[in-house]
Amino acid sequence: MADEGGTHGAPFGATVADASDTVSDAVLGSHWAAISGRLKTEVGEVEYRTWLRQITLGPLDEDELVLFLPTRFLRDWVRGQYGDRLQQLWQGETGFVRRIELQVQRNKAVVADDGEVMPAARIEAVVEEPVRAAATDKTSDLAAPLDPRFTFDSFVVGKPNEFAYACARRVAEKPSSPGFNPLFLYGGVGLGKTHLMHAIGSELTRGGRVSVAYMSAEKFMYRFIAAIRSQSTMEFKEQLRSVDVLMIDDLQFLIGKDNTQEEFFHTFNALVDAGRQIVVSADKSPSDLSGLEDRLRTRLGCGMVADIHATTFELRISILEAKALASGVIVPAKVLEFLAHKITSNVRELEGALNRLIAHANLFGRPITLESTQEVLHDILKAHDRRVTIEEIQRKVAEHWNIRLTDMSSARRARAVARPRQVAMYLAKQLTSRSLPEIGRKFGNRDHTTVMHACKSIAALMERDSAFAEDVELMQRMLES
Ligand SMILES: Nc1ncnc2c1ncn2[C@@H]1O[C@H](COP(=O)(O)OP(=O)(O)OP(=O)(O)O)[C@@H](O)[C@H]1O
Repeated sequence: MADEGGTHGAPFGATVADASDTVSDAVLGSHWAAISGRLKTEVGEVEYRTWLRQITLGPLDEDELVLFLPTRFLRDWVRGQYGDRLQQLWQGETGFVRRIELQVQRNKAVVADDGEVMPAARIEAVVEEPVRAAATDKTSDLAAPLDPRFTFDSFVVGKPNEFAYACARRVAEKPSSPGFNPLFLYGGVGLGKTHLMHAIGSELTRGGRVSVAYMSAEKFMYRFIAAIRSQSTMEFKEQLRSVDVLMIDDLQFLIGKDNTQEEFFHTFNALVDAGRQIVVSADKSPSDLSGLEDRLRTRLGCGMVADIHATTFELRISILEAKALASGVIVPAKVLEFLAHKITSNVRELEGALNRLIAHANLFGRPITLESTQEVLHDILKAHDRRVTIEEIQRKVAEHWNIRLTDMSSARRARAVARPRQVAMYLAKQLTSRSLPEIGRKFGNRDHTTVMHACKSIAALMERDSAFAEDVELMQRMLES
């Protein structure tokens, strides 16, 4: 609360109704000062500052006291977490308050988390303002520019990313739809998270309909620190809270940065409560971002969480085809297949390799062949070549799923054995350039159709079962590193 000492009566615009004539504002204010002091001791400084400090006193109607909070979200949270305790404390402290009623009152002044008082008009603007027409210039010095190459059209869709793509499209078409706010995109390095965020931004800003602020979590932190230094935190907050869509990339950067996390959390709440859209990306799901504060992780997981899985061979081929076509240079299908087999780590590397090939072809005016590819990409291919052998895959998979290494080649068909064996076949196909018959031979002389069946079954299972998919992808990343 603003006035915890109680010397000025009820804090910030508190009004006490006349229903209880005998109890003055000053009396209520001093009771509240005592109660809020107790609460702070009980729940701790951080919790108190986050949730309870923004409570203001409302009217007392007979034995029911109204407490105001500035947003619906805060009201619901405080009611759920602290409602009973608040009532007990008021009952014990005063003897005349029997019940507590928590209500939203948005036009009160409250204290911002840096101690500044936010005037009623500002709160109104932050919390109530409907989605406005474009004000992109308003955010231009705050946000990073959007890359015009990263559009929905240039994003190649396949099984591993179709869900994330569909969610991104949905947000771009209808920001702040129930169930899609926040949109949380996560996945490994270089798989297209930034691309999708920029695509959402470009789509929404087209036609100047909506103001969008995109920035990395790192930039968010530096901006915040700079604002503290130059004593312009209110301006920073206002700028952020006036956008229609806020997108923060690589949120994992905020792990361990407690103050910035807290600031982000408040911004997040203010925007979502005001019906604005938040889009966040990270390398892990909210529940796995263990260094983030629980309350932030909880809120991040409240909307739509969409993962981008590691690429499959098919997706890599489609991406290469699309990028080769866009370059106008003819790249033979054999070369594309070769690259898709060899460079499995992420799209960024795949794209880099193709760009190098194309630049080389343009420079020397020679057609691209398999031989020239091996020559031009000599260093990249070497780095990828020595990576994984089928034996290594078998060993790691057997260890992980707790089966004997010999079962990779045995005839046992129990699911506990057959499933990991199929995973190993699938990974052998994904991570090595061995043919299906070659892989079959390494798995107890099995036929190539068995390997093909294993690859299909695992891909299908990964689609149905995201926990299983994550397990397999983790294994893939471990083998690749
Ligand atoms: N499905 C796709 N279709 C076309 N291009 C893609 C696709 N996925 C990724 N890319 C391209 O790969 C490159 C890396 O993608 P991006 O920067 O979006 O990855 P990221 O997931 O944000 O990675 P990081 O975790 O490093 O931030 C970009 O040039 C992007 O355009």
